[in-house]
Amino acid sequence: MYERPYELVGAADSLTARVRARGNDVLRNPMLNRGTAFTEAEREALGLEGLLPSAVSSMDGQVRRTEQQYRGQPDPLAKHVYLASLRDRNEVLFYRLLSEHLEEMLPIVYTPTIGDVIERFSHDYNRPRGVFLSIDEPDAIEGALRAYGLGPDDCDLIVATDSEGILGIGDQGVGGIQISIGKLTVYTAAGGIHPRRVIPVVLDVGTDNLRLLDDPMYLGNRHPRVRGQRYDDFIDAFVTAATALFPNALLHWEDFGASNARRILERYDPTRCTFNDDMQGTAAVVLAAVFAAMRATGERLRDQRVVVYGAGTAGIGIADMLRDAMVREGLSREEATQRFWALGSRGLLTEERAAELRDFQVPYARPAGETAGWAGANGSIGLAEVVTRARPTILIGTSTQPGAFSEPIVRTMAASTERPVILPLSNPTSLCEALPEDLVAWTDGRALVATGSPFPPVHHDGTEHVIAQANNALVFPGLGLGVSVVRARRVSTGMLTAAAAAVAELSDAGTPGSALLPPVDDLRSVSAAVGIAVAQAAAAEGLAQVELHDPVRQVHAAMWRPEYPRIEAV
Ligand SMILES: NC(=O)C1=CN([C@@H]2O[C@H](COP(=O)(O)OP(=O)(O)OC[C@H]3O[C@@H](n4cnc5c(N)ncnc54)[C@H](O)[C@@H]3O)[C@@H](O)[C@H]2O)C=CC1
Ligand SMILES: CC(=O)C(=O)O
Ligand SMILES: [Mg+2]
Repeated sequence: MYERPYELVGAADSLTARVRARGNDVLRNPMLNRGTAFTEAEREALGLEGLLPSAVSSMDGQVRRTEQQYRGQPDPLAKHVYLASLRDRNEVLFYRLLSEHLEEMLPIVYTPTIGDVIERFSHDYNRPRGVFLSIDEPDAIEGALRAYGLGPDDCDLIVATDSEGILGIGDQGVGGIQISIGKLTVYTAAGGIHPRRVIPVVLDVGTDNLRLLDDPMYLGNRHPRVRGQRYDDFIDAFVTAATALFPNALLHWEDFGASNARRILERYDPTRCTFNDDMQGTAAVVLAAVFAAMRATGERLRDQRVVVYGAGTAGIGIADMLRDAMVREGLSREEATQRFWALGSRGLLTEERAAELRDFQVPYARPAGETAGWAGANGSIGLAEVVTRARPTILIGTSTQPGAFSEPIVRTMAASTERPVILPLSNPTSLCEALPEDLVAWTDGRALVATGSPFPPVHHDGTEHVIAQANNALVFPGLGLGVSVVRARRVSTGMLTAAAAAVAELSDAGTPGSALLPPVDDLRSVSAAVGIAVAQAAAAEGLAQVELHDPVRQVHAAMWRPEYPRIEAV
């Protein structure tokens, strides 16, 4: 029978590794290996004598050495490769280095650098990580998930993508495995989910990206995307196998195309513990930013006029959640819906265009007749016209169109709103709808700005404006943590709203120039707060399968910290 080289026992905050492996088998296992930090006693017990230089390092010493090696890398891609190979050698040290430098290194393991890593996947490929499921071999799904080596109680989280809408860079085929890996890295660094209790998955259904199909190095299925019944059956086979093998795992969907994202969520959400990060995680973060903006301006959400530029997965997910919050503030659903203007690639969504809209866009179509005379020469109603006519107080960008929030548009918005809330959320950085420094300058420092990828602070007229990163990374790690602590049966709207409220409470948007959201540096404490709020909401709704008697203690005790476990040679 296959014998695991080690077992981890005990609570997440006080683990012991029972190690069966010896010698090089220890050093080659990234979860066991601690390189020069093995003590003399451990070297003797594990048969490592002579396999390491004689000096014994502390973990701090190792962090200083790797930090130096990291900073010696010439560019973000090389830094990413350095960190990935460190993780392949010594996973605990990788997470320790990352946690100590989260603000500096998150852009390297996550957006924006992860976008380049995904695009270059087949060329830079060196070793596998995660599970690759092929639509051409649906019968292999269960075996592949089993082969990953986790037992039924060993998995808290699965992140799966079909890569059709990776960040804002579109269809990336098999390279999308790296977004699943990137998201899970953030779950561990921020949410304390143990790195061995997660599975990154790519659902390789083919690709419509001609650059990949024509590339001799491409490593994925070399055919167009399969759609229709075969696609649905494949997703269903995956969900069925994943649920049967890992009944406690939260199933996180990432970066699906707009036509599948919502459909898949609606199909499985009623019965499984699942959520779509782009729709729901993003919406919760935006709700938190908007709550913080309302605190700064002293206004109510129900009185805002919201333009959503980019009516896709993220954009309509955001509109839905803001609309629900307006309803909680007393508006009827119809009144709340009327406070939104949403635009897709062919302009404003209107009832006149109902036949060409996607089903999830239809509720936001502006009433027939209302927009007579708004259309430009090409027949569609563009952002400039909508901003002039609707006089929004909140402008959200999820369009992947860099520069779309142009100077005239922003100046028009700022002419009728004292504190315009402007959130260009598209990732990676190169696709952001506007640069924060321009937004602050064009509004003479009045705009409240948050972006999807990180930006440095902006100095204007003696005030430093800290630009919050409105990224779903402020929500999903804590959501996963809260769900795993109480083994929630489902992810409810109440749990997502609780997550947004927890994030909003941690921002200090009151003082001039301060950020709308807590800083990335604090991602771990933000995730703990979100985890507590989510666990409490799950318990209150009767969705918890583990009793929550001391939420703060239970959540903190569940968070893994990157420390070497005690070793017991067996
Ligand atoms: N900050 C964050 O946490 C998040 C940011 N995003 C970003 O939002 C962007 C969109 O992502 P998804 O919603 O998943 O993609 P999607 O493909 O579902 O939606 C994009 C939408 O933009 C629209 N669009 C394209 N060109 C346009 C134009 N010229 N004018 C108006 N609308 C246009 C498309 O019609 C589509 O409806 C990406 O850049 C992504 O990185 C997505 C999720 C989270
Ligand atoms: C952050 C994220 O999920 C996206 O840009 O798609
Ligand atoms: Mg995404």
